[in-house]
Amino acid sequence: MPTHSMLFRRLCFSISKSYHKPFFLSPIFTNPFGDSRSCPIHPSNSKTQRLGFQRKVSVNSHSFVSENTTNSIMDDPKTPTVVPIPHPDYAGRAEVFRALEASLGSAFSSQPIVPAPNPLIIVISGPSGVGKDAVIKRLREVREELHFVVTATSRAKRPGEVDGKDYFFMSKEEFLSMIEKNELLEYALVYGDYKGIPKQQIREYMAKGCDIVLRVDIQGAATLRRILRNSAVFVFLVAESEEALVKRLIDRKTETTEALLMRVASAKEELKHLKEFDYVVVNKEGDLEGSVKLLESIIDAEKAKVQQRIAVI
Ligand SMILES: Nc1ncnc2c1ncn2[C@@H]1O[C@H](COP(=O)(O)OP(=O)(O)OP(=O)(O)O)[C@@H](O)[C@H]1O
Repeated sequence: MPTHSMLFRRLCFSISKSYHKPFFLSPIFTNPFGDSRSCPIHPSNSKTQRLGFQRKVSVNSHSFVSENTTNSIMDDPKTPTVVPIPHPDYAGRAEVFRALEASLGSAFSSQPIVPAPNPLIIVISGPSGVGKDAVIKRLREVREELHFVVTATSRAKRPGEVDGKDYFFMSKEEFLSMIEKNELLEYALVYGDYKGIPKQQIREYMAKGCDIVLRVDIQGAATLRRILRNSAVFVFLVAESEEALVKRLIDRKTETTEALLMRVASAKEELKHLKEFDYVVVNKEGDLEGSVKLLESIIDAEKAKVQQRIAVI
């Protein structure tokens, strides 16, 4: 098992050996293991030694003394030039930069160290009335670069709805033809009307490098999980309590009493699916902003992952 100081010696040796030229140590390049006696900057078989060019290096004292005992290697055209590295206190950044490049014998690349993150698919789901639309509406405002998938539906357009914005409206025959051609990522028959996610739209935006947001009900999320597995990120939106959820639905005043009862009953069942998701966001009463912030943090964290999700639609 090599000790730290042995490893440091090896590192110094390999640097000076691989570039076949004397290596001036910067005062900042000190032995991190505090072993000043053991760093063979100039191994005995090096060209410098053979030419009698000896440099006394005192790493810890930060003094660097060069002594040319015979002819300078600068005089030998075949010998690479010695590149002293000036200390940043006494030289400009560009000069130190160039000296470092020259000492290493290679240029520093300006290419990004890490490639751009993969486009992400974010599936947002949760019980009816929890605030999916409200959260997505706000997210759309703060994250314009995200693409929010427009669902295709066979239901008739309601007053005020815009084709291509609220939904892609189409006839039942057209929808069935899309199913036939396998053009939908997921679809469902909801109260006699079809609703589905067109694959082409996702492909198109992912090809542009966009992240994709899908809003689906719990059954839709379960289907997408089976299809996409871990290639997408699944976020479950919940209210802080059942009570808060029910009050929110009542206050929305969009449901008949029967529909309200049905939604409340299924919400209880739907909460059991929480464990199938990657993240949970508690959309607290009066704190829509906090929910959106957390959602943004989830997206940012996913984009920073070393092992990126790779979604193929
Ligand atoms: N954090 C919050 N605090 C207070 N009210 C909220 C909050 N989030 C959403 N709401 C309100 O709750 C109601 C239900 O929200 P929304 O319609 O977005 O739910 P949803 O999950 O999309 O429902 P559905 O699945 O039935 O379409 C709306 O009136 C909305 O304005």
